[in-house]
Amino acid sequence: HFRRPRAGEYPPVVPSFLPYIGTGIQYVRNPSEFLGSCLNEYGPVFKMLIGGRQLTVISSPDGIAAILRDQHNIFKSDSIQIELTQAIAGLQENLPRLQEILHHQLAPIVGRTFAKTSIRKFTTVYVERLLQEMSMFVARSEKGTKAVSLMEIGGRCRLAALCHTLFGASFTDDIYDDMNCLDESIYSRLHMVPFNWRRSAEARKRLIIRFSTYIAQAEEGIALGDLMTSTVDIFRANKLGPGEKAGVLLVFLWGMYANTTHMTFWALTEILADEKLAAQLRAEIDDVLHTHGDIGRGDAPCVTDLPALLRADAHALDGPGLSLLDSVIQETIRLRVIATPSRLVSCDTELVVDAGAGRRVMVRKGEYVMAHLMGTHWDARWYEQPDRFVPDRFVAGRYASGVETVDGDNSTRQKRTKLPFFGWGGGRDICKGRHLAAYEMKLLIALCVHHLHISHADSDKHEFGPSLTDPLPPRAKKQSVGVQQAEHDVMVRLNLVGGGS
Ligand code: HEM
Repeated sequence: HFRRPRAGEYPPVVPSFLPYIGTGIQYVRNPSEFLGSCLNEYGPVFKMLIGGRQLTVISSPDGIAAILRDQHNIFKSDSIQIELTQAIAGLQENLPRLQEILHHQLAPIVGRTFAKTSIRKFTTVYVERLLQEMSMFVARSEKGTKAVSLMEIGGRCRLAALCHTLFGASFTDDIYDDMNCLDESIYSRLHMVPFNWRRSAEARKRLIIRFSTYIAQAEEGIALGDLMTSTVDIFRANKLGPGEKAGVLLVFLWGMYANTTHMTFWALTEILADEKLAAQLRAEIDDVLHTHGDIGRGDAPCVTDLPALLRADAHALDGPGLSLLDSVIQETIRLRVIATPSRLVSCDTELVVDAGAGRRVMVRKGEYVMAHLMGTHWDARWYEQPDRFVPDRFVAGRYASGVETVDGDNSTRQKRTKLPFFGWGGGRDICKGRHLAAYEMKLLIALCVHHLHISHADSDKHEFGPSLTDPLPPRAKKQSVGVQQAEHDVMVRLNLVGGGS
């Protein structure tokens, strides 16, 4: 991707009149819109100054791949993510070291724990607990008489199941409200936007206290799973203080919680708005149930039980029969990922912007490159009607040359693809939780579509279908981190299909 610099190849620069701050104010107000309007005006490569950083923003597939799949270790990620760690954990000192621990010691363990070949150890316990949590949630919602938050169905049940599986049976605390409250404040904290910080500061304080107590118990020898045993070993080896350990654990759990929760919410709102899609997904899941057992075979009524199947095999939905559901997940990620992986350039380098056209750009040591994923995911050259949710967009065969898989790809080989997809990042720093995230999304969507009866609380109809009063999906907030957040929640009514247990 790289060659020596030539004069006159520098990208257009977004004008700014403020020294140091540069275009920071426009960017922070609404990053996605600002980057989108710069892309329209200047093309797939442009440069801007933000808070003292010279950033080259790249929106083309070749350019993004060159940044993410850099094999020469030219683009370093550490320094930018420190700010996110600080925003979540609220720590002021020792941050570069804590970031180093998260990035170089914990992330690889997360990658190994949730690799395709080893994930079952986690998911077998997780699925059992998730089913329990969902049943309790439905019971609490008084069988459909009370409207409940769609965000909460995924968020609360998932978080409880994650905590149970990660931390063990002794961790019974319900930390959803605090986690959610902290999550809502992360953008403002990260970009120092004024906000009412008191509630989220108190929520964070409670989370830190709870995690400190948990880690102290863990160090005294309560039974731990593999992931927590390795985590506690890392804390010990690095001689971290109690607050630092709790802060790192909070960052870690937020990473597991936030993106997947928002993504699941978006997918469910799209399904809630489209009766036909809901029916197609139900039929797809029915077929999987039929192939796994006698239930519903022949003329017998289809009294399928997804929970029973999942209890028998936590990965029963992993087979090839759910191509529409897989596509819905990938399409949701395409549409809702707003991450802008940024890297510090460690030496003067020329990187490819468009291999076919021979276009390259020079980036200098000490500057930053930003992979503007939305620039590719929302580009009409690759995606027809890019701002629309097209449920079957990623169903194999829809495009002649095939598509990338939902797992992303860690390799640098040329792919036979017409749909460039970077929802999980790529290369060395590819999302280490992607298999778990895709698994959880699939599980939750399948359970909500097939096992639960969900209806929009604003709708008169007690089934999937659009509501006139409150359009679905809701609008996205202007300011979110990594994955779009919704401007407001969606209230739904909930019943178990057939009133089953
Ligand atoms: C739908 C949900 C998710 C999405 C869309 C997502 C997306 C991403 C993206 C785009 C990156 C790359 C960032 C960069 O290159 O700078 C990333 C990194 C990462 N993700 Fe995820 N993620 C999701 C869920 C998860 C979950 C559930 C976990 C934990 C189990 C996780 C753990 C990580 C880690 C540890 C990294 C850093 C990898 C490294 O630096 O080596 N993610 N994720």
